[in-house]
Amino acid sequence: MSQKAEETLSLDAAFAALVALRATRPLVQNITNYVAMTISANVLLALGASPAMVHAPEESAEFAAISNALVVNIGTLSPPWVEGMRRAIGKMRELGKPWVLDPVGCGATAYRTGIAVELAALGPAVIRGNASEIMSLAGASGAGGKGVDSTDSSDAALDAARALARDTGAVVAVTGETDYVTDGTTLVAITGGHALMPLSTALGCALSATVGAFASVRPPLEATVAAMAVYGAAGAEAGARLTGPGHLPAELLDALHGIDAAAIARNASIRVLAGEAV
Ligand SMILES: Nc1ncnc2c1ncn2[C@@H]1O[C@H](COP(=O)(O)OP(=O)(O)OP(=O)(O)O)[C@@H](O)[C@H]1O
Ligand SMILES: Cc1ncsc1CCO
Ligand SMILES: [Mg+2]
Repeated sequence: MSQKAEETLSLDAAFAALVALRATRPLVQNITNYVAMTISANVLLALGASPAMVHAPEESAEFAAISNALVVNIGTLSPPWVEGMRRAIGKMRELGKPWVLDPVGCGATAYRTGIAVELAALGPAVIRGNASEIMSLAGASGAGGKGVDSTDSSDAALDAARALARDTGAVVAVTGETDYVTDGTTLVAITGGHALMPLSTALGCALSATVGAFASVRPPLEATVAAMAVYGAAGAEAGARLTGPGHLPAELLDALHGIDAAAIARNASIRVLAGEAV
């Protein structure tokens, strides 16, 4: 591993990125789904960012002009929402600001898959999805989950993640028991989280929102690894206090709000696997 990767893709770097995020309180515009809106906004507030859910085509580009990052999530898409996405993305591209794509349910229907493919070609800084979504978006034959839920492990999606990163120029994050982040060359594995997380809806969507916040203070690869580590550590801390999924969102918000360098080090790990076989 290069000295630079060791420094920037580390738990210490993740905490430093969180400190920068809290200091700048970035304005993160979300065009996200009905299910994910409240938990995404609360996760961003607990982290120290400022969320806004603004999707109408009449105002999405104007709002993008004042946002520090944009998160586009196709979970409950429909034509007017997609037009709002296109306009906001166009403004972020024009102004050179980062935007994140969450291709929720890619593979489930032709409409959803077509829009995910269209948006992925518009230069997202980061694409974050579960294993089935990333495999489908990368064009793996027969790929697709069960609606918005993954039926594949993140390990099974590694080739697809690397191919998608190379095709789109985006950093790709594929989440699951282990989270993987790649720019097509470097591959990073992040552990943390809790087995109950897939049983509480939209926690992946809220992680994509978290990636957006970090992308406003760090370059895409570093930002995405930091987001996975901080969120994973908070998820592990929260999970340790649970007896079931019911209180997970509340515990996660409390853990994110109070998280510090020691809690990140206790509850998450980052391994850079650049060029290594996995
Ligand atoms: N088995 C697991 N063990 C530990 N953490 C997990 C596990 N499965 C998922 N996670 C964590 O849950 C979070 C959300 O990832 P997941 O892959 O479930 O997203 P998703 O399927 O897109 O979710 P949603 O569509 O409901 O928003 C990530 O932080 C991930 O690390
Ligand atoms: C359950 C669900 N359905 C559409 S979006 C969403 C949130 C999790 O992806
Ligand atoms: Mg999802």
